[in-house]
Amino acid sequence: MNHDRSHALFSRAQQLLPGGVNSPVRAFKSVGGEPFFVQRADGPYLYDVDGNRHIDYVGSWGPMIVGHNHPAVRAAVEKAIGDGLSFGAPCPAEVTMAETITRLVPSCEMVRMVNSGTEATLSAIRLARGATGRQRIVKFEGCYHGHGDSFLVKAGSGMLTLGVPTSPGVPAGLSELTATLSYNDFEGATRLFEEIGHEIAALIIEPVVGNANCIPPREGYLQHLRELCTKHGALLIFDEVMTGFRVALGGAQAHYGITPDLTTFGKIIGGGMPVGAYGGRRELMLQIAPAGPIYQAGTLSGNPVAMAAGLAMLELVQAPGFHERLSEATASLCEGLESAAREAGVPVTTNRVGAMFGLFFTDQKVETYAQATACDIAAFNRFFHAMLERGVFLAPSAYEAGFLSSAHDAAVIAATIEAARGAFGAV
Ligand SMILES: Cc1ncc(COP(=O)(O)O)c(CN[C@@H](CN)CCC(=O)O)c1O
Repeated sequence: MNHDRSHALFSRAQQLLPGGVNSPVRAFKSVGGEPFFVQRADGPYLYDVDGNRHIDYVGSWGPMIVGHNHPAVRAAVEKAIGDGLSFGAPCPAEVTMAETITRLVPSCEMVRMVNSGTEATLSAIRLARGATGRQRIVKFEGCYHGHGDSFLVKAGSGMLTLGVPTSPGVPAGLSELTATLSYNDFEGATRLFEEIGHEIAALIIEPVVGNANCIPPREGYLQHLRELCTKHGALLIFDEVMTGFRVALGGAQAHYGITPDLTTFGKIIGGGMPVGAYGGRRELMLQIAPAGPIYQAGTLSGNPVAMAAGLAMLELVQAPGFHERLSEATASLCEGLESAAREAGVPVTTNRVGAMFGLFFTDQKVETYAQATACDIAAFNRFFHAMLERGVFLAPSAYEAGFLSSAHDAAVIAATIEAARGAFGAV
């Protein structure tokens, strides 16, 4: 594949943008090499500036669940643009979006629109702290909730797993308020709540981990966390920025039958435009300004063009059988990849929930972050480039999930598996 134009663009970009990108994972740092620059996207494909076509399993990191450039989404955006780009005043589409989210996710009696998943999660924990009068939050190793200071934390030493910053610029005093647990560890969660449960404002979790590759919850784990939060008066926050409207129409909470106190959203509800949201029980959400004292705001929150894109996509995902078909296609892809790996004698396992999946270079079923980090990352990186050369774009990191769309039809999946047969041979 020729990448001359991408290379030239990346050279220019690196002079003006830190790392040459506007979000770190796009820079290919963990897989090596240079990113390609996209000219346009359509259906399951990205077309780069050198004319190469890529079958896309990143899907803009989750939003593009109906494929790129879907005619219905494009038409809705084109119509909205005709009425203006931003009003700085309420518009009907914001009400329709709130009605749609609260109808599809009944645990959300009220919602607030924001502009990214990060804004949604940092607003949700501010609400939890304000509503409970408590300061500590609990997160999980390997879960990512955006770049808010309270989340850029890892377990420190010491019994209470109190946090230390993972990034310069994050105050140690704030990090200490974030405790970190191991995902799928029942006893660890019980122990922490027995020790400091009365101080915990909220526990925030990706109900299906999508930021340490794809790791589903063990049977009963989410229910265990629900019971611990209820018992100790902490709020349970499901970060469904990635899983929302993807693993099921009602998100992971519908798929697993768990009712969180607050939920955060992003990605799909924007239809590819910058949108996030958080929502939950009425008595909690009524504490958000201007209804209540907990402040949160945003110039472009509820932007009419973004609402139009999101509403068009949410309409499409409500088609009868949409998620069932996507889950079947994801199963077909994962089974094909495992079969191709076996033929090549490469130890590989996959995880999947709905239309998100993960590929692990190991012979073990991966259920924990520690198991994910013990996989053969170098083998993944070689596989990533071998697939890229064969026209398949996987997430450029062994610690990211993959995403299918309704545009990935049987022929596209068959082509992916065929490419994998060759790529596993190159691992
Ligand atoms: C579960 C979850 N919660 C919050 C976020 C943050 O959303 P944004 O601020 O990037 O819109 C994300 C963002 N996901 C990453 C992909 N691992 C976005 C890709 C990127 O950072 O460029 C998320 O997955």
